Amino acid sequence: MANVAFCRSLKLPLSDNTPPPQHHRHQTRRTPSLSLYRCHIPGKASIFHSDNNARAKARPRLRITCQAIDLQQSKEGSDIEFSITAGQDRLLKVPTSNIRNFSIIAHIDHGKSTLADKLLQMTGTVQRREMKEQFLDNMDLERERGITIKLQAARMRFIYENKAYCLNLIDTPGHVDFSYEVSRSLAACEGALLVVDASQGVEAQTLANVYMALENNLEIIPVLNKIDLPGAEPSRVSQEIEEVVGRSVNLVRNELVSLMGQVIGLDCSNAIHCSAKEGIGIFEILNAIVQRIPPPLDTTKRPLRALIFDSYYDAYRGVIVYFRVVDGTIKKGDRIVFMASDKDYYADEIGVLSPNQLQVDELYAGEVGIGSCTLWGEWFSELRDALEKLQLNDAALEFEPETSSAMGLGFRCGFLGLLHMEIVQERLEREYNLTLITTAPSVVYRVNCTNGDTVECSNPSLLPEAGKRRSIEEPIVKIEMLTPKDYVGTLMDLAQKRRGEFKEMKFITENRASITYMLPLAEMVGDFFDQLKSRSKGYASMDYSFVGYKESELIKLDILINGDIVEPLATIVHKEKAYTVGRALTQKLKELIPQQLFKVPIQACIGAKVIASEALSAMRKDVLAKCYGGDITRKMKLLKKQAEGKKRMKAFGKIDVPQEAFMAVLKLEKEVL
Ligand SMILES: Nc1nc2c(ncn2[C@@H]2O[C@H](COP(=O)(O)OP(=O)(O)OP(=O)(O)O)[C@@H](O)[C@H]2O)c(=O)[nH]1
Repeated sequence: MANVAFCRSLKLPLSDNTPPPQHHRHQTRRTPSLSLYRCHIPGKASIFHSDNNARAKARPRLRITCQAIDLQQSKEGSDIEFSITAGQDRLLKVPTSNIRNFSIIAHIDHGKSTLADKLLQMTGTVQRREMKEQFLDNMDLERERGITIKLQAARMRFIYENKAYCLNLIDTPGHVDFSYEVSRSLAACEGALLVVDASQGVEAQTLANVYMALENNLEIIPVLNKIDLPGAEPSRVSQEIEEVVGRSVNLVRNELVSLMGQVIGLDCSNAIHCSAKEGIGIFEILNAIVQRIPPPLDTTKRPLRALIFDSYYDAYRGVIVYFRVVDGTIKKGDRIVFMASDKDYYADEIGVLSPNQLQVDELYAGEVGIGSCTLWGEWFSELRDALEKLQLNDAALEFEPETSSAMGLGFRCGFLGLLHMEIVQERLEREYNLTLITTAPSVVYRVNCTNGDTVECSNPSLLPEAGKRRSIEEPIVKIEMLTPKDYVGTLMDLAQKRRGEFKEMKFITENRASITYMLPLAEMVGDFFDQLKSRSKGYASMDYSFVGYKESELIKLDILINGDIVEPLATIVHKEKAYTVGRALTQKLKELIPQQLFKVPIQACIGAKVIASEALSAMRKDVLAKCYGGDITRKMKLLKKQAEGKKRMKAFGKIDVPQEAFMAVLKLEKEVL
């Protein structure tokens, strides 16, 4: 197989009598994702996409094994360039300097949607088998009439000089009736591709759209389309654009011209000649987008501001908005205010259009995305309503609203015990059709900060950083246990293990004792009562009262799953118990989290220090099953491929932490707590 060049994504068997071009070999070490490849198509070679199995069997062939490119237009003996992006790479975050937001503007039928299709194809955003003409025109009416009615957005990934760029494209309608769509989309961009039919030249909507783009201070890249047509005259049309656009804009902008003392026009000397239909000049357009359109300003640190440029109603998800984050960051679960209606909403979902909707956790300044929101009143009141109704029937239940950075909006509830908590959750889910997550019960700590402030902290995620806190005080209760004398020993052992401070023991009768301890409330809120009952075979009883706060050596124990901190699993524990709790918690989580296709590390950390670690082994498919005997190198190759796949999955994989895991801290071995 001397004439076969391989790389992980490119397989290039050539016809027997064609010598392999030397540069194929240079490609072999490239990573398949996020790479731009250039190769030469040898004479006689015909090109097939790997999706097309029947044709792919024919030799010679060029096979691309991941979604990427449009090769059909490439001619034998010509150079082609293509970028390869693996599916999930589309969601990788790039720095703001590598984001480009642009629109395509043109007169009707000058080829915007056809160009958008090609851009999606060339960047590997849409696979060939998913591709259909006018991909972004997804309304039936748009397809029937062959026109764009609604603006559409898509996020593409493009590799330029070995760096990944995120290109946000907004396709706009050309017809005059829908020009308000154009104005909205332009406000969300820094640049625009001005597509002009090279056979027809400047038309009314070309001018109207240019004005709008200039008003929005956009960088305009002129693109002369349809150069494949016999009547195409790109040079004449370039000149026409310069003259007509320059003249008209200056007429409209007299004031501006005199102010700036210069003529505003459009330089068409570097206009790109393209044929969207034939796929000519598409890479030049992509390169120009990166080179000529400025990136958005990096204002991630500022408070959130976003511009909504479109919206629609989804029967299942409610109102879906298209927006561009102008400043700050928007996260799923954020409370946001819509300035037009001055109403508060809860951000249910945040996503990107790639071009199908994909959910993400957050979007930063400069990014374009979609989101669905629920009116803060509606969402909040649904749970509140359910709790209020349940309270009618369960007077012991108490609740107050609370917000958590990790979980969003919720209620802090008071229960009688663990069983009561489970019952309330079950009832809310069954009777009111809600899906809820309950976190492990916690107490309110008092944190004395180095600047003299005292803050109350009910949630480990709200604990000030280690450097900012002087001391932590925890609530202490006086607990009185009444028990037959046979169980005195075991109950004292229980209290001792829960950091109890012995106060006194009295015999009320010959056989019955009363033991008093001072106990941190945090040690009692979990399963203390259950333990007391189980150790005394149900004979002991207890009562407690709050006595005050006491300084204690407490620290925050973080849990990392696959390298990410899972905020709701963080706990505040006593320093002496941190190692035991950390070890037990990681072991418990290992039992509770379902196996993934890749290895998942579960770690307990204090600050940056890992104090306990477990690993959830990967589910393994027997990739050697189909190998009957054969060379060992074949098996090694399959195993290596599997290991690489798992490594990739580990980098992108998201793990769903089941509800039981959030309660894991309560279910640790009784010796630990
Ligand atoms: N020959 C040739 N035809 C093209 C080219 N680009 C687009 N077309 C054709 O021009 C027609 C209009 O193309 P569209 O992409 O729908 O034009 P549009 O600007 O998006 O139209 P609206 O969305 O309605 O404004 C279609 O029939 C395309 O096949 C090209 O480069 N060469």
